[in-house]
This record gives sequence, C-alpha cells and structure tokens, in this order.
Amino acid sequence: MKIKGPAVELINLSLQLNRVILLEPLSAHFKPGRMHAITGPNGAGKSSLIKCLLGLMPHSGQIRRHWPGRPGNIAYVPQQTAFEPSLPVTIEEFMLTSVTRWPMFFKRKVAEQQRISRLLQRVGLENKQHLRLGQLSGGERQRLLFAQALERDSHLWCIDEPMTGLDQSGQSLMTAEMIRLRDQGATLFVVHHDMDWIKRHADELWVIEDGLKHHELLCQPSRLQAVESADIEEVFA
Ligand SMILES: Nc1ncnc2c1ncn2[C@@H]1O[C@H](COP(=O)(O)OP(=O)(O)OP(=O)(O)O)[C@@H](O)[C@H]1O
Repeated sequence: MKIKGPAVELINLSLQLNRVILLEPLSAHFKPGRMHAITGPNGAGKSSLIKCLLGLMPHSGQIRRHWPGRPGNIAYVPQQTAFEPSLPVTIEEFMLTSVTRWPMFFKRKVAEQQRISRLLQRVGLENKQHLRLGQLSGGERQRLLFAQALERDSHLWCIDEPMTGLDQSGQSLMTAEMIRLRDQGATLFVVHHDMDWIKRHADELWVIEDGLKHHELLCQPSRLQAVESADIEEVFA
C-alpha cells in the first residue's frame, strides 16, 4: 500500500477559550495511512481537537503534519450541521459548488453532472438530487456532507461523529467508504462513541479525557504488517 496521508504530531497542544479550558495539554504521534478513532466523554474536547488539526481554532503548542511529498487536500465532515431551511438550493446545486468554480446559474457540463451523480450514488442519495437542503433529514444531511468531502480526493480526513442520524444502510456505506480511504493510504481521524465499531474498524484508539488518557493499537496483525512494510520512510523525507 502506498501511503498518501500525513503523519501528524502534536506537541503540547492545548486550547483555552474565554478562560474555559477546552483541551488539556496533549502530545501524540499519529501514524500515517491509519484510521485513528478518537473517543471520550461529552465535552472532553474531541471536536475541538479536530478543529485544531484543521487550523480552525487558535491553540497553544504545535501541530506538525508530515506529508509523504507535496501536501494534499484535507477533508472535513463536521458533526451534524443544520442548513437554513429557506435556502433555495438543491442537493445538486450544493454539490455543484464543490465540483465547479462557475456560478450556479451557468449551464452545467455533462461531465460535472455525471461526477455529482457518482458521488451521490456512493452515499445513497442518487434519487434525492432535486431536494432542497432544508428538506433533508438528519441522516441525509450527514450523507451529503460526506459526498461533498469525497469530491476533493483528500488524503487527510477529519470526520466528527459520522454515524449520527444514519440508518443501518447509511452506516454500512460510510464504514465502507472510510475503510476504502484508509486502504488507499489516507490518514483518518474519526470521532466516535461506539466502541464495538472502533474495535472492528479503527487501527488506533485515542481516548481524550482531561488530556490524552489512553492509546491502544487495534489493527489486525496482517493489516499492521501491510502498513509497516509500506514506504513510511518517504513520509519523513
Ligand atoms: N467557543 C467556546 N467557548 C467556550 N467553551 C466552548 C466553546 N466551544 C466549545 N466549548 C466547550 O469546550 C468543551 C469541549 O467541547 P467539544 O465540542 O470539543 O467536546 P466533544 O468532546 O466533542 O463533546 P461531544 O462528545 O459532546 O461532541 C465543552 O465543554 C464545550 O462546552
């Protein structure tokens, strides 16, 4: 397997907003090409950690990303987002804003429409493209945000509670997509509360509670071997 995602290093990362401590200082080294599950109690700072990794929150300490070559794209699937219900934008138009830089009222190219259809198919929204954003259910919103993130061929993924509101088929689809991304060499951070899911699918478990409390290697020996034998030295070149 060729590793495409970065290793991520945290050095005394901490976060304080309005005198509230959101993250106690933590240091960690996240290996590349793995699915890192982040768990911990409500309010422990998991989403805040993800936002720091993305550069969306000011923090103390350092975050270093070691890419295997030129830095690639970064995908973010946020925790449940509500769309303004009166917004006159359909799923297809929303996706169009990702696949083209042209204004929405320009004529769509067939290739763009096909690309959008393929992405929506991957998350099971192929028959919903004419629905307005405000008409979507919670699970459909979650699927749409994932489809939008898939568009950029990213190799670093930050996914915050991806299963919220998803039915069984949605959960299977998302799980398959995350495993596919990991197997193609991406580095994934997945905030999740479901320990059964984490033990079945994640490679490493990180528990956050008053700082980094616990770390455990989970991946199966065969997979671990595949990851270890990959060209990791390239990552730090
Ligand atoms: N802008 C802010 N100002 C002050 N406190 C904040 C701010 N944003 C978040 N917090 C607080 O920081 C703490 C960590 O929030 P965060 O959303 O990172 O937790 P979490 O571990 O993701 O929780 P959950 O499992 O409930 O999603 C919470 O107590 C929250 O209330």
